[in-house]
Amino acid sequence: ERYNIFDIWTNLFRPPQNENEGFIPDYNPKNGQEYDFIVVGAGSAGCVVANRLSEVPQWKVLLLESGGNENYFSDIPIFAPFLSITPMNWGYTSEPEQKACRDLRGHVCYLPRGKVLGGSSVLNFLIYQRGHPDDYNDWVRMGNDGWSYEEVLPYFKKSENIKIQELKNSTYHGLGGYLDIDHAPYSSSLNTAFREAGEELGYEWNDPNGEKLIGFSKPQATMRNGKRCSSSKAFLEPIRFRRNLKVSKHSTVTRIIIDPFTNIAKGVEFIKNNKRRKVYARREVILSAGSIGSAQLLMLSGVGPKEHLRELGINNLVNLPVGYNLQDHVTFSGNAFIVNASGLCINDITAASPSSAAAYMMGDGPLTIPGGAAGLAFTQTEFARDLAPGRPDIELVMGAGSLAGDLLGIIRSMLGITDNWYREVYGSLPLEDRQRSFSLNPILIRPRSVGRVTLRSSNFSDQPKIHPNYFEHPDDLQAMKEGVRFAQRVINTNGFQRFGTRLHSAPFPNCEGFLFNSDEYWECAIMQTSITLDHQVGTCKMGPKSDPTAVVSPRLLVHGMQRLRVVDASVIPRIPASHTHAPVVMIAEKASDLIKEDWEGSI
Ligand SMILES: Cc1cc2nc3c(=O)[nH]c(=O)nc-3n(C[C@H](O)[C@H](O)[C@H](O)COP(=O)(O)OP(=O)(O)OC[C@H]3O[C@@H](n4cnc5c(N)ncnc54)[C@H](O)[C@@H]3O)c2cc1C
Repeated sequence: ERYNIFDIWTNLFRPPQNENEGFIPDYNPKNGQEYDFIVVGAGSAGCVVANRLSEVPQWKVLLLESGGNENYFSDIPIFAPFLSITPMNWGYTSEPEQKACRDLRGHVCYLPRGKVLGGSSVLNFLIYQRGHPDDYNDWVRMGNDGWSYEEVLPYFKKSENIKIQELKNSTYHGLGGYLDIDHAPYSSSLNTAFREAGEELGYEWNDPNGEKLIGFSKPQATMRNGKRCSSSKAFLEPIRFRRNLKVSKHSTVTRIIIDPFTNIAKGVEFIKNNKRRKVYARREVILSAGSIGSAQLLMLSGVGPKEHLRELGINNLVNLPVGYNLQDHVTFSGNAFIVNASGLCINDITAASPSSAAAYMMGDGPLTIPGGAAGLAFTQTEFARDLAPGRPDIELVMGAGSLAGDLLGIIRSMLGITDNWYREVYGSLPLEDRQRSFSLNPILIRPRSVGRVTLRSSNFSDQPKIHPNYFEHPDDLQAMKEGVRFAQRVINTNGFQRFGTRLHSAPFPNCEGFLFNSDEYWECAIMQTSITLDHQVGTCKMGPKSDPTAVVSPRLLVHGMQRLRVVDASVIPRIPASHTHAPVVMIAEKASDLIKEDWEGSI
């Protein structure tokens, strides 16, 4: 292991908070080296798997990650959107969509994914949500034995170290795990208004990871002392000197080495420092490269849809529906609500002020707001026809600021919103109002539309083609519109009207032909600017062998292959009504136990 100058430089500014933190040494695997397990990708899932497998001292584990270190800025919760315009993002974009992202730069959706130790848990907005118990019971109904809520709850709790005082005795939360969960220490009157609004509308102020999901709450976040607690900080840093775990950074895997006669995964080929190397696994190769990365690697290695691979000249070893079943959560975040008092909302000028920086040093202040999200609400609309009462189909995220307050253009860059669009919609708004604005963003958490990932070519460096197909199912657009109306009901409560809260009403470009605030207007606005919440899942779907749409078994082994597993967001068969980091960490915890069970006799 060695520290290079760049490592030392970035870590100079990120002093460890305790002995569990500290930067991870880089290992340089030699060509031809053998390990027991090779884990591809140090993201939300990969960090957990590498930690849990290397608990067995006899097992040699190699973790390969394409990106490098986190840094001081990636730890600052409110700066999350900023990270998507750095090299920590793989920088994927969708193919042009019919019903979404029509007004965004290049008419495509921006799909950030983490390329850094910690993966997308470093880019994400820190929100910790698990979804509804029946989301997991549905997985069992799809043939995935062992994944019921009752069976996965212990794995959510295993990784968790709940820091929220009133939840420490809750049967739904865990204490002493690697992953710190906390509220942001900062609140403003906006939080009070949100709570009051919920109560006025008949919703409970609740623990959304507890007994009931529907309700209003302050976001629970992957946070330690007001800073981001990524998967890497939580699961890798405390074990960075474990002798049987090697972490190789800046190592991009381009292919899985598979014996074409036996379909046994033998190892992987990767590039580091411009050199191509091969490393071998005595027991298993585990793909934790994420919903895009794992699907891409499988297909490039000959595991995927026969016809598609044949068109690209790739020898097909197993015909499997890799890349299908892409599901995601889309959100409508273009609206700004203006209040008549200062000190409630956060914009980029408040965030960049010396007083905010000083408060952050003490683990407090507005910079600790997770990705700018100050409140969450879950509700069920009339379009949730297939859902039992208590299962929401719309989530509302209250942003402490809004797109209108994005004076420096950082949020615009992340979302792909053009400067022209910003000028047309918010240009007429006085500067003071832009700074006194916040957002209420509805999220479609039970989407019916399904997309697909395909290869662009047989070359790893060509970005895969991603077709999310947002709003392809007509109910999705209707449910999202209900989300916009729900936000309006929240604003019309006394809680918010105390501050004279109003919706900014300049029409969105290309929707001026519709009467502002009519149903048709919102349908148009949603299709012009909706963006992803970056929850892509499902491209290597988990299901029994009898399911023709499944890629991996309920034990996460790739069907028709040997010694090859996928452990990440891609195995999720149906997206839960939840932000996806917590479910992925749970999957990785459970997968680690499945792997240990499978190799029990031969440790
Ligand atoms: C901007 C953003 C905001 C989000 N906000 C939230 C939120 O607030 N709450 C929440 O719960 N979820 C959120 N999510 C989603 C959540 O973070 C992801 O669902 C989760 O991190 C996915 O975990 P994963 O392990 O499947 O993939 P990732 O965490 O993306 O990990 C994959 C890893 O594999 C590496 N990799 C990929 N290909 C290769 C290769 N060929 N060779 C070597 N390494 C490779 C990547 O660099 C990456 O480190 C957000 C995501 C993003 C991008």
